[in-house]
Amino acid sequence: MSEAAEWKRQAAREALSQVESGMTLGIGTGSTAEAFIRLLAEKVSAGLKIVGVPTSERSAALCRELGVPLTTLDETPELDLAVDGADEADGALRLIKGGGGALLREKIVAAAAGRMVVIADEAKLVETLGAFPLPVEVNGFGVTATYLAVEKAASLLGLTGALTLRQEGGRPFITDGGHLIIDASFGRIPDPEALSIALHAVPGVVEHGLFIGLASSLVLAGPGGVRRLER
Ligand SMILES: O=C[C@H](O)[C@H](O)[C@H](O)COP(=O)(O)O
Repeated sequence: MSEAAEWKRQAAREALSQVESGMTLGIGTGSTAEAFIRLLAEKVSAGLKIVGVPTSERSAALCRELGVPLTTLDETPELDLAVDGADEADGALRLIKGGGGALLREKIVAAAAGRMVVIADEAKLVETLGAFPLPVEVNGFGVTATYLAVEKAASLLGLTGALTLRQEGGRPFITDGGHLIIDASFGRIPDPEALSIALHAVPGVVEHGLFIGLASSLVLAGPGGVRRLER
């Protein structure tokens, strides 16, 4: 196992220590969330009683394969805990998510959870968000108009940079919700709250990857061990 994979596992193990029998869980997406699902499945087969709401078809498939019991957010609209990865996090526990395209369901699930624990390797902690391109999920209708409106909304905040329609296999990437993703390389985002409001005001934007006020705890693993930041 690579060092990075081992750190993801360590962060996942720390998050798992917060899971108790009887809990309802939001289950994240991505390679770090996958490490969590694998450890969770071991505990479930050893008798842990939980039920999870997956944040993507990909995580749902892995949970089914490993025997992690699932429900839907409609059946269980209030969750005890959500555990998920992140593409970037700052010291105020603001995040960029959506590198894997799951940001919409991830945000809905995080908002429905009493607590959100974010698991990541140390390299994801940044001073200022934005080195990672911000995923913006958009409706397919009028995507060029939405693209221009996103560009304008960002430029009014002094943010410029390339906006690219995410591709996969030579075609536009389609999210689990049937939408498209524009990856916005703004560089440093000094005021994520203002950008969040500006993007939500653009018709055609379904959701964006800035997670603000959602993470309660950030578990970071790296060469120096595992540590937690709390909000
Ligand atoms: O859409 C994907 C999610 O937001 C992931 O949690 C995020 O991209 C981090 O993924 P990873 O753990 O693979 O770095």
